[in-house]
Amino acid sequence: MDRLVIQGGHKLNGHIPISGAKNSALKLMVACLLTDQPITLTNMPSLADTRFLAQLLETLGVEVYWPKGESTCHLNAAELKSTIAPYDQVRKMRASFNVLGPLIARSGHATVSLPGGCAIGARPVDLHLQALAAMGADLKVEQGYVKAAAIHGLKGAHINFSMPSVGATEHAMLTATLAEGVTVLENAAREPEIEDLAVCLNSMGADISGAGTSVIRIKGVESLKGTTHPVMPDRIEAGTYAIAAAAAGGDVTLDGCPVDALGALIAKLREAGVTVDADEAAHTLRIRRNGTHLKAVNLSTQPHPGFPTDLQAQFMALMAIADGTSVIRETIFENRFMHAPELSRLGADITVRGQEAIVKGVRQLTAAPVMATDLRASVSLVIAGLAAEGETVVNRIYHLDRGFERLEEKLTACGAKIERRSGEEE
Ligand SMILES: CC(=O)N[C@H]1[C@@H](OP(=O)(O)OP(=O)(O)OC[C@H]2O[C@@H](n3ccc(=O)[nH]c3=O)[C@H](O)[C@@H]2O)O[C@H](CO)[C@@H](O)[C@@H]1O
Ligand SMILES: C=C(OP(=O)(O)O)C(=O)O
Repeated sequence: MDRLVIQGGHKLNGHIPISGAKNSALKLMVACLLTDQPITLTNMPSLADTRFLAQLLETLGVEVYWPKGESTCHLNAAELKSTIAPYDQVRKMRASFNVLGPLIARSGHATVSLPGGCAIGARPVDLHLQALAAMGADLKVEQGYVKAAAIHGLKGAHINFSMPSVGATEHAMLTATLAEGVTVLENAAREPEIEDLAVCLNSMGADISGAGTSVIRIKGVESLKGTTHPVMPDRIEAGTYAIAAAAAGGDVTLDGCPVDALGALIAKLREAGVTVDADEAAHTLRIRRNGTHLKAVNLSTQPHPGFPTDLQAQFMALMAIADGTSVIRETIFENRFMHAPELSRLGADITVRGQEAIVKGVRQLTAAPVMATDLRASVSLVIAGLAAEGETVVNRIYHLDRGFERLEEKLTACGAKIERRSGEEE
């Protein structure tokens, strides 16, 4: 099993290019099921998750041409050969469940395993199923699979989500593009990846307005056509490197950065005493901290445009070395503090009380062996390791490979001492 070995205490200086967004790429890939014409996605991040979804699409009959090392992926769902998404290919990743609606829209029926993903809470799919049922799908959950059919076709519907869900909003939007009539999604999630998906679907001939706001209107069309679409840059990857630079100190510029999608993080970094120069037009974010102490700040995760839950673990690592006490509240997922005990191994002083973590900043973290538990938790340990004194070993980094493209290479180029090793855990 691979692990990362980090010699802490080196400042980061230089440029980091931001890759395409995992959470956008996955839903864009699913969109290929809605048309029998080829889709080309550029700026594709080559990650365990995107490669794994490509395999599921191949199982369904999609022709995938995406050579290793290339950032352009060609998907052609001219003919589907299966409408069954098996457990082994859905359990590892949340986004793969979103094939259900498009398969029903395309073939009239589908059988899809209930999904997995990061173990950060119960993560039910009731909102996904309610939306598909409202559009006329007949759904049964049996032996861990959702069996669905729409013998009279899918019909547009008025759907008022009880809470904003990124996955359910995207799933309903994908499905509604081919439903008969108009679908209105109220209390829709407003994450930038939803807008990216709508732009792609509209370029395929869909009629979607309001994506990025809490009311989305989709007028169903007869069929969709092929397109070429660039995956938006990854705001979570960018935010992670911004926090890493703040924690380790130095002067780092993120290139190709989705600055406008990072408002909540930028505000918190500035509040913490980090110098941030944001250039929306040039798509760059420069992060500087040389000698100045970090100040403790409180935060609460919120749906977009609030502070993203996917950056909470990383920000906790930063607050672990700030002056004062920070209260971090997680409001999206009920079990997303698994990094707290691991950060404590590095000398952080963190007490978790229900949905709150109370982080008392310490002067210096000290190296230790730690274990990655989920994707963003893993990278929070890397950030802490960069700031800690001595050699930190992060075990079980397969989680990291789900969401960070060339992490060691990007950090090493800025002066970090970080190396991947294979073999026994330490
Ligand atoms: C692949 C992908 O894009 N993953 C992201 C997506 O996950 P995902 O789409 O799974 O997250 P959601 O926005 O759906 O989840 C938000 C909340 O709604 C709840 N919920 C969701 C669906 C449902 O049917 N019923 C229900 O109760 C969830 O348990 C959670 O408490 O958005 C999350 C919130 O920004 C991010 O952390 C994930 O990185
Ligand atoms: C939680 C995440 O992914 P998933 O929804 O696939 O578990 C994530 O990207 O941080």
